[in-house]
Amino acid sequence: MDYTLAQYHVPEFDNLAFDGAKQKLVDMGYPEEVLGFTYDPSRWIRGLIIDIKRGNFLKIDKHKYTRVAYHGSQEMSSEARKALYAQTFNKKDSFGESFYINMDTLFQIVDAELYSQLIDLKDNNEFEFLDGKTYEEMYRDARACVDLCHRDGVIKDEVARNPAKYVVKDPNMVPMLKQYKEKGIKVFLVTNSLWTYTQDVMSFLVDPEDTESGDWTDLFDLIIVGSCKPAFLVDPRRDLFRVDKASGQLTNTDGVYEIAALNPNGATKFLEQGNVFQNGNFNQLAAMLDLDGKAITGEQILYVGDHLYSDVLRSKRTLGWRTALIVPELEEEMKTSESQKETNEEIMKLRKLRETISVKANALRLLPSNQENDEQLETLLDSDRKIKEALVDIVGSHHKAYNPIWGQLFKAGYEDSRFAYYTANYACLYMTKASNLRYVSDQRAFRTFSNPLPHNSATE
Ligand SMILES: Nc1nc2c(ncn2[C@@H]2O[C@H](COP(=O)(O)O)[C@@H](O)[C@H]2O)c(=O)[nH]1
Ligand SMILES: [Mg+2]
Repeated sequence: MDYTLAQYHVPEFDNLAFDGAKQKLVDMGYPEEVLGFTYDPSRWIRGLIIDIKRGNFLKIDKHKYTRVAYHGSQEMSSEARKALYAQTFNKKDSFGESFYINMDTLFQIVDAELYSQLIDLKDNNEFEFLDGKTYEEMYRDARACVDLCHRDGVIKDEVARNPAKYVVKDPNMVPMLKQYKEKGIKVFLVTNSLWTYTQDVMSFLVDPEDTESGDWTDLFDLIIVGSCKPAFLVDPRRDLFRVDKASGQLTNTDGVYEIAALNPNGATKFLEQGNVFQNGNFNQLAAMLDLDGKAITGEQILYVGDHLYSDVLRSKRTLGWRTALIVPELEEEMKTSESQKETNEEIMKLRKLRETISVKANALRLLPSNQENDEQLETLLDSDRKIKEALVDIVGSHHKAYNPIWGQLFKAGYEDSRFAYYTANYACLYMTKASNLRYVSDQRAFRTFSNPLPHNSATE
């Protein structure tokens, strides 16, 4: 649901966690100065890696090469960046260690902003309390405080009081859901939010007149709240509880066994007793979707989510589900790409020119050295140096047009970014909002067109 069906107004929504966490940090003993931090989400993009051991933020490409690195809010020199993160065969960090945190969801922008300002506060001041903290401990404290804001009502009570201030109403969402339901396609909601919050947000997004009964839950065949993804997608032992919609009370179920015992039409009978559940796992979901007594295979499920790891990578890799990733950032990214079209063409032209020079210089180097060849080679290398210098400026301003610090979401240097790599590998589709599916009939086929490899350009 969150950041998939429900988009949030930023910075209003993020400020709830940011301000709440600041207060909690001060309550833990952090300096009062923390309360003066202000939230600036424009400094962050998804897909970064946080090195919490050293207080560094990294943008890596698909080969795990670190292209941009910041310590707190300070850019690291290329020497420092390369010394820590450049590839050294067999010594390169894999970024799999526990002190590397992947920023795979928009919720983590708050963590990054808070942690970055804490690093600056520690580095630029002499606070005894902060001197006694490592960068890793500070990250863990900030994380714990943000986490608590998601659980103790700091965020959710406020959203419940004033949903219009925090949740974006999307006029296409209900028609999109109805379109599939009317076609006989089973529509399910699996969210990590608990029932009360799901109810608060969904009943704001769906007007009572949108459904015959006035109840938003009718838009779904089944709803699973408090699902604890990614565990829901990998752990088959998690029990399923039925949620009473009026009271929120939970009752035990026997899940797949109960459905089997109720057969024939076990799933239908099971859902007739109530279609809202908590916890559970992928097997129980498949059993409940099995409404016509036919086994459901992974590729018959299209799962739409916003969390690069928990929603998309895990469901694709573990269960072979079809996946769609929601990337709201794509809207701005595409607008910038449009306005940067000419700059991009200029960059490509200059890069091709450098390649042509390389080919010619290579041919000259293979010839016997004499004055004429050497002079030609020197002229070529001189042009190459000038083009390289021009490229540094153009590429720099191109990068900043997207995000002044991190550049494009989908690119790191000339390579695909880590974010692009995971999107391309694990998302069958990606889109700015889930409601874009309103324009996609259930019969629409999406085809892949292969990415060219270097040898393909030789035959083009
Ligand atoms: N306890 C925490 N909950 C968190 C945190 N970040 C997000 N969330 C909550 O997860 C769900 C997202 O649900 P889904 O619909 O996207 O599956 C939502 O309720 C968030 O508040 C966190 O750091 N700690
Ligand atoms: Mg989500």
